[in-house]
Amino acid sequence: MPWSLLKEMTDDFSAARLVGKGAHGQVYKGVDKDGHAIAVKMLHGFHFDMEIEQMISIIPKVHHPNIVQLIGYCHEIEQVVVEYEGKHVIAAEIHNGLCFEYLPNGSLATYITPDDEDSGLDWQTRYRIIKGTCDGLKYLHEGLRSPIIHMSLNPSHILMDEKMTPKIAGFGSARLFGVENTNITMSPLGTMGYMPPEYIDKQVISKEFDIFSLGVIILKLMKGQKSYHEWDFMSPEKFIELVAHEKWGERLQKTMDVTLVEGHFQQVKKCLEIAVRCVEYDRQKRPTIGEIVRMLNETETSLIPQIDSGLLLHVHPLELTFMLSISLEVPRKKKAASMSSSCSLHLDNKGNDRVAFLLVANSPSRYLAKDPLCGVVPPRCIYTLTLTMCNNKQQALSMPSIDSGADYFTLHSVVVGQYELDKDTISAEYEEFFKKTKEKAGHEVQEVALNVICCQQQADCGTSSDSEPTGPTVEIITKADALEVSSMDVHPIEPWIMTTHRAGSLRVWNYKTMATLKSIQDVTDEPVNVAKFVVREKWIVAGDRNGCIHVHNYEENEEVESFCAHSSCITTLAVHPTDPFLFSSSNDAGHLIKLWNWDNDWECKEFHGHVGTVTQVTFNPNDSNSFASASKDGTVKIWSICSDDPSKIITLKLDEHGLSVDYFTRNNQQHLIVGCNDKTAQIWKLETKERVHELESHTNLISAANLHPELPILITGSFDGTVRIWNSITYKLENVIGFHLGAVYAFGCMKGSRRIVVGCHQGIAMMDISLP
Ligand SMILES: Nc1ncnc2c1ncn2[C@@H]1O[C@H](COP(=O)(O)OP(=O)(O)OP(=O)(O)O)[C@@H](O)[C@H]1O
Repeated sequence: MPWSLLKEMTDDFSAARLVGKGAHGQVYKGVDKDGHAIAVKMLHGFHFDMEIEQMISIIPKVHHPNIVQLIGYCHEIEQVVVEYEGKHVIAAEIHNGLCFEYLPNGSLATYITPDDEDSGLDWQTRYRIIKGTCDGLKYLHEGLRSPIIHMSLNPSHILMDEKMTPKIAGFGSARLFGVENTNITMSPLGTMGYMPPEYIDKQVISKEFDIFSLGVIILKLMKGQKSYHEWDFMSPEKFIELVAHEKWGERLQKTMDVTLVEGHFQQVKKCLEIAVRCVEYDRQKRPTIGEIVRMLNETETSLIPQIDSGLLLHVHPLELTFMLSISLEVPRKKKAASMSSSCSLHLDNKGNDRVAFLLVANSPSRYLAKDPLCGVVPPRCIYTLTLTMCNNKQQALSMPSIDSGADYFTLHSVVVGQYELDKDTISAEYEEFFKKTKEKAGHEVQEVALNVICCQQQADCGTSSDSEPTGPTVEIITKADALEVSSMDVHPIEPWIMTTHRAGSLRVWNYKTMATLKSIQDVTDEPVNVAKFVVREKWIVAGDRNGCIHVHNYEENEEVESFCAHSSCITTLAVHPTDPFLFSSSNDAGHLIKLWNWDNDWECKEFHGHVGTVTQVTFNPNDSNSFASASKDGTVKIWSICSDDPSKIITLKLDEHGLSVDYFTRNNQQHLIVGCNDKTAQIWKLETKERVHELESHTNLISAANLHPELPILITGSFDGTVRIWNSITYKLENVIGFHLGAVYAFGCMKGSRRIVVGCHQGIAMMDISLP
């Protein structure tokens, strides 16, 4: 970045813009013409070599919501006239600077007080900080081809954004680790108090260095600066009991609902247990960051409030609030513009029976799905329905700001047997069933009226109950270019979603503003079937109906490459997480998987073995040399990228068409989830190559099955029009989400958030999923 630009953005490095000082330089807040803030760290003297080189070599490869993003750097030599021994001479002034995303809430060090008095951060915020820091560290240790050891984790290197999301900074001492896992250094690194004993004694560097530092940070965050090291003077059990009870027991009782205290108390204890294990003297006894994140995720699943009542379905909310006035066609800038005219309704079945429901609107024509909405809520499961009001401008304008009472839904519910209404949600069948059941004696059909409230402004909607959460936000997009999604990819850094559609179109759009950024014409003239982002190259790769691959640079807006890869429609594309490899497969008779090495002039390697269409290729997150492919030939195959030996290919026989596949870890063991055409998702344990479980509940084929990247849940999407959420540890079905947009074809998870995007027959839905 030019020095002149940084000067302009920081008001010539004015004192008012100074936000912090480190050993190597000062940090200023810079603001660009559009009002976006960045942090500019100007380095003293000749620190370029040391810190900038380190940053430039490591940080641009790192993209994670819990890692501070480097935006650019400046290295300029300016000729200035200075006075020297009474003469004017020309001298060189060196300007070295690093530019980062700006984090307005300072570093974690500010929030750690000596005694950690009661007025400090509440438990939920502390937990979010612990979890976010662990997620960031997991990415550094386990999410990259060459792991990064931070070497200087401490509270002043954890910065907070406006929502108190922690972001790891301070990579000046970080090390890239290759094959070896341990190293010895001669140069002093780290921060006193956060360095592990093996480093102090023998300068040993390993991932356990960071784990030790993490343990100290968690201890300080939970116990305060002054007495956190008490762990060293007593048994771990005693320390955990002492801190959990004395420090947190009463505090949790004072600050949260009684139904939530026990779950959070267990979470406090687990965090203390993790911290104490992290600071073990023997580094081999410390947990890995993967284990830590898994333990934390498990505490989140146990936070289920236990409430009871006699109703078949607990309905929330009892008033359906729709916000009108926004046209999704218009690019939207302001926050208020993110309102949509959809509303989520949660039907919670706390019992052990299947409960059928039928939701009837008194003015059906106002809603997207004109038929009554219906389905079956499985036992101990929540069904989330998305209701979408037609986004009709005239209608919105003719409405008063709050319109209550005139419009309502009636929810009918009844217990059904194992095999009753076990098909797709066909409303005519449900209407008939409810009619007959009402006539029969002894069958209780419960009815609840749900009023509709329409608002034009968020401020108008003050009528919903404050005691209940408002539920996840849902946006439904039903424009002509959002129909019949054939594939979907979510950009991991930018707020972009790319969809391809059955009509052969492609669209990249910003899901925050809804603006279309690219369409098919930017990439190719041919109809496409599937497309992916290659983030590190700033590319879009698209596979067309004729078997060609088109590579487009989305930043330069130019074609990079276009070549014929297969002889018929490309069915799947996959981008290797670290190597310059693109995988493709097609409908052609050979059913080959081809690997294209773009660093080697798109050299091709072929993988033979499938005898039916390959539907998906997925890389093993724990072994970048291995990948799995699902096929309509009834198998999933696991391949080694390097090996040509056919005997090394592992074949799992599904007995059904494999339509999608993903890896996940359960109890430290790798598994695969495979979406099949027989309405089930099969779970395979990799070590024993056994089918260990089947997720059964969908009423049509499973088109997509994935592990959520942030939560311990598995997600399945089906032609039955629903997405289902399963606990990845217990396999319990937690939530059914019905969008009523027809068959679900594809979905994507947004990294660093709980949002999912679902591509359906009649449009696209975006929603935040929450752990029940
Ligand atoms: N990206 C940022 N956004 C907002 N404030 C920041 C940012 N980076 C740093 N700061 C502020 O500046 C202070 C100093 O940051 P700096 O990176 O220089 O610290 P340091 O790592 O201790 O320094 P050094 O690496 O030079 O020893 C931080 O504690 C924080 O308050």
